[in-house]
Amino acid sequence: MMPEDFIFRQLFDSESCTYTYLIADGASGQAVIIDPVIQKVDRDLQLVADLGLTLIYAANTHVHADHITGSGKMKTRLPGLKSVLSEASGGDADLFLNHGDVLNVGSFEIEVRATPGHTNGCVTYVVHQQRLALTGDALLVRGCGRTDFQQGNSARLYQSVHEQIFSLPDDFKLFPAHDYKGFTVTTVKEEKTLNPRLSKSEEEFVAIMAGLNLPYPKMIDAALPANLKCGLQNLPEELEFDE
Ligand SMILES: N[C@@H](CCC(=O)N[C@@H](CSS)C(=O)NCC(=O)O)C(=O)O
Ligand SMILES: [Fe+2]
Repeated sequence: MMPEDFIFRQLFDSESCTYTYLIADGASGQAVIIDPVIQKVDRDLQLVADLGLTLIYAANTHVHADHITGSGKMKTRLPGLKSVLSEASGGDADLFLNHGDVLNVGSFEIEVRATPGHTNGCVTYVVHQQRLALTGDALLVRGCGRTDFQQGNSARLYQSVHEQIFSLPDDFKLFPAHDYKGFTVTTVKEEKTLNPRLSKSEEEFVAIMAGLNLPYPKMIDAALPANLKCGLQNLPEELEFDE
């Protein structure tokens, strides 16, 4: 694939501080959206239409606890669109992923790497041809996902990041699923050296994570049951829609 055929858009939801990514092969028009937010479905599908793309996959990096996925709502708008989630996540999807699987979108490949620890089912999507990876909540810019719910496990997260993300070449760009500080992108080298949690030893990391004491996400009670059903069931009244 020629570089000019690669389309990449980073979209933001300021309510949940979630990044959604649209990745497409401009030559074939095939596209995948990763971690869409239900309140932003109109915006995202308008962009897909404006760019003349055909969305074939709506994928999530994990079952989110802080917002409801837009993948189910998108499926009701676009017949043929397939929802995608890791098998280990335990949620519903049309296509289940395992470590080492490859998603083909036009002429580019997205490698799936299991990166559990924030949740059991977290995956990182790697586009080797473009030297980038989408890390979900496993790795945030200068941070990482919390490990205090959804089968979170700090030692497991540390090993996932070191073995599956920090093993990528130093110049690979890393794009997270959330940012709370104004960052948009980082690199493997930056995070290996500057991440205040993950640049430490595993023992220090586990101690840091045990001391975070973060408040629970305000949407968690609604988000988890809805996201296990692809954002199509158990929706709070204000987010219900006609299927
Ligand atoms: N205040 C937010 C929730 C913030 C939060 O807990 N974020 C998660 C990612 S979403 S599961 C996280 O892992 N944060 C790590 C950190 O160090 O902040 C809300 O109420 O929604
Ligand atoms: Fe999360």
